[in-house]
Amino acid sequence: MTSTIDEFDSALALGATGILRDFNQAGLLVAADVHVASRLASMLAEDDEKVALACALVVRAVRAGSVCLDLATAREEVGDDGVDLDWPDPDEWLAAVASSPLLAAPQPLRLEGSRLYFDRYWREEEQVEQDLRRRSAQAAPTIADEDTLRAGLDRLFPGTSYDEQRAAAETAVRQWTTVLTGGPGTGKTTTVAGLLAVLAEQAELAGDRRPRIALTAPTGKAAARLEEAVRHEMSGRLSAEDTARLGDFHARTLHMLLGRRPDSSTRFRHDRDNRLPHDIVVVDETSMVSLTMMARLLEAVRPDARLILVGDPDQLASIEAGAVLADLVDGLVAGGHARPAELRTSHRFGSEIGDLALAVRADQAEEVLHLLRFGGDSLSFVEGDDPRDALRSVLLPDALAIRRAAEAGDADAALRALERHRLLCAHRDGPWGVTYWNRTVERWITEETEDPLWDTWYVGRPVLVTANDYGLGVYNGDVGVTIRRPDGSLRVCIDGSRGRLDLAPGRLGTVETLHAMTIHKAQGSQAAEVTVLIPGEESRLLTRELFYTAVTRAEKQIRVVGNEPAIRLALHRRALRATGLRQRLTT
Ligand SMILES: Nc1ncnc2c1ncn2[C@@H]1O[C@H](COP(=O)(O)OP(=O)(O)OP(=O)(O)O)[C@@H](O)[C@H]1O
Repeated sequence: MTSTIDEFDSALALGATGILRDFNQAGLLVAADVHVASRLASMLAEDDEKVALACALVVRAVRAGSVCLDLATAREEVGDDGVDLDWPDPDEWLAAVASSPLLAAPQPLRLEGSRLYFDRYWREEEQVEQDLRRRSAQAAPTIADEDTLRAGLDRLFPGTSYDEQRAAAETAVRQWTTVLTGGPGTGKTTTVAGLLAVLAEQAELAGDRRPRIALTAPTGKAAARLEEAVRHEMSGRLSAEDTARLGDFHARTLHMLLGRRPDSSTRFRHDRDNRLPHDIVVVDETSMVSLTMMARLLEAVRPDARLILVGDPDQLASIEAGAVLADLVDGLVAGGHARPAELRTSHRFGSEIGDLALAVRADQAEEVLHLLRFGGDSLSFVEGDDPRDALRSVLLPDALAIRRAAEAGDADAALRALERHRLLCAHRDGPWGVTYWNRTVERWITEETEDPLWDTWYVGRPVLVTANDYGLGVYNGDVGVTIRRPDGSLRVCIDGSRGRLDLAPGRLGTVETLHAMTIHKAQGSQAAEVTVLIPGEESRLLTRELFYTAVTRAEKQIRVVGNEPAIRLALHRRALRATGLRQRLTT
């Protein structure tokens, strides 16, 4: 094995020995996994290399978004990439870990059944479980008047087309914690708006003050969309009386709602000792919420406040560790802690995209391929090994339209052109990654305009903000365009979650060029037209959740670029994360 080792490979831990070295050289562990495990083992005088291996594999699991490693199934989960490795016998392995000093005070590792955790995630999972159990153990919320409730539900969700939403709203009225799930266009926002009106009416009947409502989402973009959608529903469907009962509100990111603290990025102003004042907390895009954020939210929400977690559990999970929404959907219901509130029927016009999303979700490969090839004008499939020509005719006109508007200083037109279309990639780097496509589009612009685009900031450069800057008021997920002012200077117009901002390029810290973006970063946002590049079969990111998330970013048109075998593989392969929350809530 050692003869093919590249000693300059930064993933190699050169000091590693024994079983850790074998796993590292086989590519199953990177250097950081080995170093963390070796250091912990030496600090706590653990000399059993099986335990160090388990620890390194937990580091690896957390890197990939899992919360823990199940020792009983680790071998199947991790796979061996065809290399013959000396995997410990599961029973012996578990026994060695269970008696390890790594599990004694100060307990860097925790064992729960056969699941091995770092202490932090174990405690967060335990806290989420306990807080949810406490919420569900309370007496159900009181209904001020059953007849008015029935009349309110019928008024806000009239007729058979609202049956599903009426039932979901009624379920939510009768419990403290609700997970409201549904795919794109299934009426989640409509349900939330109606539910809030029903709850406000009940509060009025009970003689309570108007309920304080928090609307929140993990990103600024998703929060802005939620606010816009709820306002739209209120102005379109709710009576003046219902709207007046709700009062005014603004959606905020979870970080803003909980109140960031200058001294900590994981602790907030609102916590168990300083609860949020709200009576109703609605969280949209809950699939993007990590275990850590869910722990912080649950400790901050008052036990007698309603918590409505809205999302689509078939989407990719949070970038950070955990798969909280999927765990809650199963765990809360199976454990008898909450009744399900699921919406299944899509109400959006142009249901071709909805049909495709359903077929992707159900792993119906023939249907997916049929829809992509013959499904109608909103769907298209670009097959073949080299999509550059096909994509040039899609991407370049938009890039040039953005540039023309930006040259003319017309920020509105430039931002409109930017919102029309998104190119989504699975990977950041590599042949079909974001970096490649950003450069390719820039090269095409140069070919058309003869402008070499040497500067980082050029007229018409579209950007994606990738970190919150509270001072500037720009948030992760905000997008903008570089505009030329009449005096020749460049400004970046950001379509921020809190309105339009006009900033000097140098003031913006972490931004990326946005001719293309990753599917992960596109979560929580949509565009009229979406082109998604499905990576080759060798890509480890290729999963059903990735494909589904990409498809559901499109409002009117989706173009899938890839080949049939990769699509079939994507449909079969799940982005499974090891977590224990579902089991904890169930048992
Ligand atoms: N029962 C219904 N009958 C007819 N139209 C409906 C119904 N419910 C919702 N709609 C309409 O369907 C569209 C999608 O609804 P809504 O925005 O509530 O869905 P959503 O699940 O929140 O969507 P998203 O995918 O954006 O999260 C809206 O135009 C809404 O007005």
